[in-house]
Amino acid sequence: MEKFDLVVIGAGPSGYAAAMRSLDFKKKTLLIEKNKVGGAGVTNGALSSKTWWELSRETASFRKNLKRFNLKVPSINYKEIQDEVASAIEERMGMLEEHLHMMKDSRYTDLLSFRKGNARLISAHEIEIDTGAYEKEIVWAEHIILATGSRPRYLPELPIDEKIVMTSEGIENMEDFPESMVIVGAGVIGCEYATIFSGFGKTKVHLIDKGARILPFEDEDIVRVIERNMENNGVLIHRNSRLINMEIKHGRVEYTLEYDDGTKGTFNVAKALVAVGRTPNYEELWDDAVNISISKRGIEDNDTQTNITNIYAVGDITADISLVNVGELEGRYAVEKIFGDPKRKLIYENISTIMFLNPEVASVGVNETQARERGLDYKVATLDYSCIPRAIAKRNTQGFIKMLVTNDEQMKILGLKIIGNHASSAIQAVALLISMDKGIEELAECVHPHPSITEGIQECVRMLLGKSLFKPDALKGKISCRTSTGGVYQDIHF
Ligand SMILES: Cc1cc2nc3c(=O)[nH]c(=O)nc-3n(C[C@H](O)[C@H](O)[C@H](O)COP(=O)(O)OP(=O)(O)OC[C@H]3O[C@@H](n4cnc5c(N)ncnc54)[C@H](O)[C@@H]3O)c2cc1C
Ligand SMILES: NC(=O)c1ccc[n+]([C@@H]2O[C@H](COP(=O)([O-])OP(=O)(O)OC[C@H]3O[C@@H](n4cnc5c(N)ncnc54)[C@H](O)[C@@H]3O)[C@@H](O)[C@H]2O)c1
Repeated sequence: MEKFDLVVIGAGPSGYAAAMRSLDFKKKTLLIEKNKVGGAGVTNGALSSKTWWELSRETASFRKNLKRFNLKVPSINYKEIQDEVASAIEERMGMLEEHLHMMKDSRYTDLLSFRKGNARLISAHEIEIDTGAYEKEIVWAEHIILATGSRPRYLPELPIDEKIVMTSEGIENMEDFPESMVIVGAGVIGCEYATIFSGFGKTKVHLIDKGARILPFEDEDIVRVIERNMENNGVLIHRNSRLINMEIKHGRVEYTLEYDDGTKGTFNVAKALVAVGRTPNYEELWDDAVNISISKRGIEDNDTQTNITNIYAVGDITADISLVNVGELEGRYAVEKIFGDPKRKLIYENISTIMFLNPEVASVGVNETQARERGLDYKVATLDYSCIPRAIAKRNTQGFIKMLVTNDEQMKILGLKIIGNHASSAIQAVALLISMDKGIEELAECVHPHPSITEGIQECVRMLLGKSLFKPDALKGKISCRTSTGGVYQDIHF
């Protein structure tokens, strides 16, 4: 039986990162993947959906500026767009696979092995691999990392066939733009696909929301902008509605909603997308004898370690945040914990996220909704994009920056939120400050490039320090600087 220092199960972003980090410690490592290298980080997930989003955004922007080119609305070629997405997937997956392959001819040749197959723990140190060959292979590992990710959560009452009623696994395989589509679940995936399909301008999108507004975890002022843009783009948002029936009839989807006031409505559309969360992949991953503790949300790990001391869990299979950057962070950290001596526990406070909507929303740290849930008092500065020269030059000043700091002398950064063009490229400096547990002075003194969106962040900081270029008293509605105590705002006067 072949022996390894570390066996990693799953070659999505978390497992791939873990295996590569293990080589830095010169450990004999085996990476096992049953399907596609890159996992949901590449296919039917992060990269593929972001390629659709980029292409949709390009299309929408081109359509908006047709006058500039003296053009009438041209037709749009679905197959060409779908092929472009396929090329992006192939490019990234090819790169990850080639990198693995090239390892064989490098100084890592004796350290890294890769197997294509379904892995299962038959004891705390033995892994059985089903490669499709007549006999299953069994290997021995000193340490094991589970990185088997997640899959879309199914609602058993819905007729999901991945052709007419789809999840994120099937949505990218359609033959053409559907004339209409209902999306069940107004969370991140649902809202991103609503943005993508409404942006191409070929699909009437319906979005079903249990509550009064989409993106229930997000701040109200952010959601207002996103909802307004969606509705201006023709999206029908069913608010306060409960899906009580969905059927496939004559190749189309018929669904019935019950609203909070007891009324009902029935609708007919070409396709449906179900995006109601994800489920961790752990079924049949270990024999009963192994007995890893798990809850419905996933493995409840202790700083990546499971209740079995030599077995670790990282990425979407765990019960915390499901993101590519978090999975990679956890994968690398687990290896450092196994073979090294990390100086501190994993922290999640400075995780940056982007929601690919119209416009994009970038965040780091806590938002106001979370701050209030935690009973925190804070200072908050907001600045409209119309005050930022780069946004004016872009000819699109829709958006704003919002910075939350502690309500004390130190003014440590609690969180930053930017909604608008270039939002994602502007938050990194703040993420670093949060992880260093720093106050805001550093940002006030830094010389930012001009014109850039980050100048808006600097202006927020200067507002909080009472030395801004624009004064909140004079530009009401565009900028503000307030305290929030017990959920009540009060303007700060210097
Ligand atoms: C539509 C969509 C859009 C997303 N967009 C973003 C985004 O913009 N930004 C972001 O940060 N995140 C995004 N995510 C989330 C992100 O894709 C996941 O958080 C990330 O892929 C998790 O990585 P992972 O390695 O833990 O799991 P996965 O990517 O799910 O990989 C797990 C791998 O393990 C393999 N596997 C499972 N069981 C076994 C077994 N028994 N034996 C061998 N192999 C096995 C699977 O085949 C898979 O390849 C998105 C997800 C979706 C679905
Ligand atoms: N840009 C990004 O970073 C990005 C993009 C896509 C996905 N992701 C990751 O993937 C994860 C999964 O995304 P998701 O959108 O599936 O989950 P989610 O948790 O963001 O949203 C699920 C939504 O479905 C709703 N819902 C649940 N049950 C329902 C029901 N029976 N009927 C109607 N609505 C129902 C919930 O209220 C919620 O709004 C995210 O949490 C995120 O971590 C990240």
